[in-house]
Amino acid sequence: MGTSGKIKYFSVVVPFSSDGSQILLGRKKRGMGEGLWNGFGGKPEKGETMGRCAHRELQEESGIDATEYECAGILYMDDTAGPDYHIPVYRVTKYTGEIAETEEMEPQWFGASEDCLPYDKMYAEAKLWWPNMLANTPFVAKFLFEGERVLSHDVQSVGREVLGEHMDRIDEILLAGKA
Ligand SMILES: Nc1[nH]c(=O)nc2c1ncn2[C@H]1C[C@H](O)[C@@H](COP(=O)(O)OP(=O)(O)OP(=O)(O)O)O1
Repeated sequence: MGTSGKIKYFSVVVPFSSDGSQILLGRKKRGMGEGLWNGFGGKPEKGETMGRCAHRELQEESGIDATEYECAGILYMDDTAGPDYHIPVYRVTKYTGEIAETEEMEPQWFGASEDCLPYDKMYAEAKLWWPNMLANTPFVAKFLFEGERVLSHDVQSVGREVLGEHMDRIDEILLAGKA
């Protein structure tokens, strides 16, 4: 854990097209990560599980309603100075509604393959976990940062059961109001 001792929780949510050949990303229009392409997402509200947070944030930022989605992996980001981030990443395989640009995000479909992703305009560590995301291999990724620089990383492919245990721990913290 970084020296600040604070952990911040966020969701990141990535819709896939029905044949799995495309992914929907958003270009952040304001605030944290402005100008970068990423999944949709944000902070959980009081009393909300991560799954509910993922569903709500996707709706607020892209206009669509996820009807089938699951956790695909978790990003544990430790910063040597600032707060740490614990970020579950969700894969949406079915949704209803129309995709819309919002105040927060400009949405765009990209091919679901490594050479189609705009890595040069994504978070620095994106290229380290997206291969797992694209291969639908659950993962637990740990990164040590110094500001924006990745000092070290460890991306492990894990079973769904292990990922579920990580998610249960996070939901327990959120529901206990300890986040
Ligand atoms: N290093 C990182 N790598 C990554 O892949 N996603 C990151 C990241 N750091 C932050 N994010 C994501 C998590 C979340 O989806 C988004 C930041 O969320 P927002 O600023 O949209 O939060 P909120 O919508 O809760 O905030 P407000 O609406 O400003 O209250 O950026």
